[in-house]
Amino acid sequence: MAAATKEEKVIDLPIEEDKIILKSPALLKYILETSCYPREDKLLKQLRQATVEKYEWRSIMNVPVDEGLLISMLLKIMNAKKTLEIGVFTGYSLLTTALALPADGKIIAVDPDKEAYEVGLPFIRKAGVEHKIDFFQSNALFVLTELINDGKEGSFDFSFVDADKDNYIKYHELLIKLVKVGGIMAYDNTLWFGSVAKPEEEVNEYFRRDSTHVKELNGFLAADSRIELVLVSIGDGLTLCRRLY
Ligand SMILES: C[S@@+](CC[C@H](N)C(=O)[O-])C[C@H]1O[C@@H](n2cnc3c(N)ncnc32)[C@H](O)[C@@H]1O
Repeated sequence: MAAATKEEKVIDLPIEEDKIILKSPALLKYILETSCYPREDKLLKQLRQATVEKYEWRSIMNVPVDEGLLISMLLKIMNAKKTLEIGVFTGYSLLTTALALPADGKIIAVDPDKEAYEVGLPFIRKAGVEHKIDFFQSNALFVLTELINDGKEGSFDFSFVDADKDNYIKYHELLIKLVKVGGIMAYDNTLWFGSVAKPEEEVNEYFRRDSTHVKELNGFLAADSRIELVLVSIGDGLTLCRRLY
């Protein structure tokens, strides 16, 4: 397997170190360079680099490489075919999903920010997976409600939410109807840069509001008997919920 190039190290590491919850830079570097970068799809790598070039520090919003690899493997283990993507940005997790689904797989992807989606679109096209994606430039609460009104309950295998934290509980109430029994609802950033474990007054002001929302979500999900769940300490925290009934 090829080692990560010098150029990748320069672009990747500052971004990944900020985002990933694992606080040992040496161990993180080891994981990324030994296992993740050599296995990252080349178009995903190009999408991530294009995102860094356009959005600089805001490129931190792309899911990190190790989390992308986990999502990809999970989708394949599940034989997922129909998924929902809430919060697209430039589409790192979207392209990850599109690459993992079979040729007739379908993704409903929602984000009000079409400009960011268009940054990733050339890489989605190059990968030959655009036909799997229906992009809605919209608010996800609206699109999910419409899907329910259109009778699409229980028809999705997987959903990935990486968007406005104050609406995650509302998304959950809609997704638990749309995702089939046995399917997975995944919520990103459930450790919110580690802030969830700090007393409120120690949380940086920038993170404080959403830290409260994420803590509410974590408590809500833990008490929800309709799901089985695991909070995976990868990236910024990824909670996987399996619908039980
Ligand atoms: C962290 S980024 C998503 C990153 C993406 N998953 C990736 O891996 O590249 C969050 C995105 O959520 C979008 N967003 C915010 N509010 C939203 C809403 N109400 N409905 C859908 N998307 C929303 C933002 O526009 C932003 O692009």
